[in-house]
Amino acid sequence: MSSEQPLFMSDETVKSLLKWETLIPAVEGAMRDLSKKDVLQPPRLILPIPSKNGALLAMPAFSKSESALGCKVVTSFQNNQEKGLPSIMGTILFMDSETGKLKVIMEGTEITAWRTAAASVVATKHLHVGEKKILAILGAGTQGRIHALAMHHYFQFQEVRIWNRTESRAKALCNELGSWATHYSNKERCVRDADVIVTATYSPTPIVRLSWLKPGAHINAIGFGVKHHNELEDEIYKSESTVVWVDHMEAAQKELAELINNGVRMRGEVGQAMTLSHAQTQSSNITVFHSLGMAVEDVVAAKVVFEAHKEKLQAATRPSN
Ligand SMILES: NC(=O)C1=CN([C@@H]2O[C@H](COP(=O)(O)OP(=O)(O)OC[C@H]3O[C@@H](n4cnc5c(N)ncnc54)[C@H](O)[C@@H]3O)[C@@H](O)[C@H]2O)C=CC1
Ligand SMILES: O=C([O-])C1=[NH+]CCC1
Repeated sequence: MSSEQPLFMSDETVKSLLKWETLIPAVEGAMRDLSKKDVLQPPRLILPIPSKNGALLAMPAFSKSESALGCKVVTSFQNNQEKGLPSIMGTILFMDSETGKLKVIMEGTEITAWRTAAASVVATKHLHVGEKKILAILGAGTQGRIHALAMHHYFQFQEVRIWNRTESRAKALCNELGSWATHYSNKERCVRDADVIVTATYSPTPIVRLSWLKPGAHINAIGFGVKHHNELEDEIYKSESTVVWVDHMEAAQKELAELINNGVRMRGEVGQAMTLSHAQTQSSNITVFHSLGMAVEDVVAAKVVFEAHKEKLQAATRPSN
């Protein structure tokens, strides 16, 4: 019987091993595999904790092609900011997919941030047809920050605009990012003319209006507050020119049930969109990627990190000649 102990990887270590160059293709593969039914992933279990303004989510997945098996447990506590803690904190259990034996206990707060932004990059790549000059980000928290980095890295936007409810946080983020990011004090001005928009807040009421959107704009809607669809006004969903995509249809039927019951049609999964050529999408359509977040993204990201860790160890023990 193997007595090997599971490895523990802290967020600091995980962060040092995460790279967009390896993560984005891994997340793209996971989204494609899910839509090809090559992934086992039940809708996640969500335990709301209303008295704490929080929730706990249990998210298992198995990717056949990657032989990656694991489960993330993640919490979302909206009041953590005032306590100096991240709002979203996760832990990933990564198992041997042949035996089920636990191999790694990985802190999953960094992975959650990075893989969510990577999924938005993938969605933007496959759903947005036009040029990518102006990016508008609403929300300057963990997700706002990581989306700015991922999107700027991948698409090299000419202009990155950031708005936050508390203006000083948007300013501070732009100061950290450098001259390529500009803070906006008015969210309408931030969104108008933007080619791509990211909403990453806990706002319980709409922060984007249809009349602000230019034809062909693409929105990555990330926020998961009381519901998964607070951030966009109803008119955006009701408009005939809007096409809504999700990461996982089965999960959307549960988590976006209110929208679906109100007649909003989910066009499909981003993984399905990958097989459509852009010619099949009207360039004047507004596209929305409703990002729920998927366990398979976490599990393949954990595999990427674990492989990078093993490679680093091997390189350190390789004799130099
Ligand atoms: N789709 C996915 O896979 C994931 C979604 N999320 C969601 O993304 C959102 C942002 O998460 P983090 O950046 O980690 O949180 P954070 O706490 O770091 O940032 C939250 C942001 O929301 C803003 N905010 C809070 N209440 C607001 C209101 N009433 N109106 C306008 N802005 C408001 C804050 O100013 C802050 O900028 C959350 O809703 C979270 O649940 C987070 C991780 C994964
Ligand atoms: O997928 C995820 O990890 C989350 N989605 C919403 C909050 C955390």
